[in-house]
Amino acid sequence: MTDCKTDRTIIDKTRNRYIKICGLTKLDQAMAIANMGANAIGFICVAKSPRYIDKQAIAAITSRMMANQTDQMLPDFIGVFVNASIAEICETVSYAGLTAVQLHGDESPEFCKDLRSQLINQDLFNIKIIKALRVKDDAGLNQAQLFTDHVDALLLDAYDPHLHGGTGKTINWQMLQSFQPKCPWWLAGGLSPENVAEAIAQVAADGLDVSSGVERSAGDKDLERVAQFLAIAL
Ligand SMILES: O=C(O)c1ccccc1N[C@@H]1O[C@H](COP(=O)(O)O)[C@@H](O)[C@H]1O
Repeated sequence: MTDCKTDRTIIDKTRNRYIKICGLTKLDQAMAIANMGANAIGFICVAKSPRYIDKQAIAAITSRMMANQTDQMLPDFIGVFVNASIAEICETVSYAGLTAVQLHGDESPEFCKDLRSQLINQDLFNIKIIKALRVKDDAGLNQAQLFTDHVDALLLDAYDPHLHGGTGKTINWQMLQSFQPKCPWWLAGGLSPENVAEAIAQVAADGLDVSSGVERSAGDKDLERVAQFLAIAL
């Protein structure tokens, strides 16, 4: 079990944008991406995903990174969950040394509030909560306001009728031009080295999250594409 009582900030205001590279499964790639300056690496804790990684394998990566790297180079370790129970999330956070959780299913604002209490009750302090919303229209955006008191950041992803995430689909960015929730928010969904400059030009997100746009196959990142993405986005 890893010590997860670290205090890394989810939004570093000294930097322009917070960048998360998601869907990591390999230690060497996680280390390389951290050294490139990514603020966070994400692990998909969703058994049905082709990018699934179990808590033992995550712990093997996070513990090696914590042992090897200076604090400055250490990214946030974010676990992505879809409709998992609070008990399962807390257990994975504790075991795998996660510093944040991304809720990518149908979790309610009350669930986020209860999760916060349970994390603290279990001495899992400073674990950030990010609520992902899959938006297709303005109604989806209005829903975002319900979460802002209970989360550290919102993440907007593209809607897909069959998949929860990692779809490579983009949101209609024009719809997001006046999106200004009361908490930080990150843009996700189909970002890539080819389109990230245009995304940045169109929306004022505090952070960016990319997965399939920088990989060779599910869970196997293309480090050249990651470097290209970071060179534009950071
Ligand atoms: O990547 C997955 O397989 C996944 C599965 C279940 C929930 C979320 C998932 N990924 C998240 O999807 C978005 C966007 O990914 P992409 O860049 O469009 O491929 C990202 O937040 C991932 O964390």
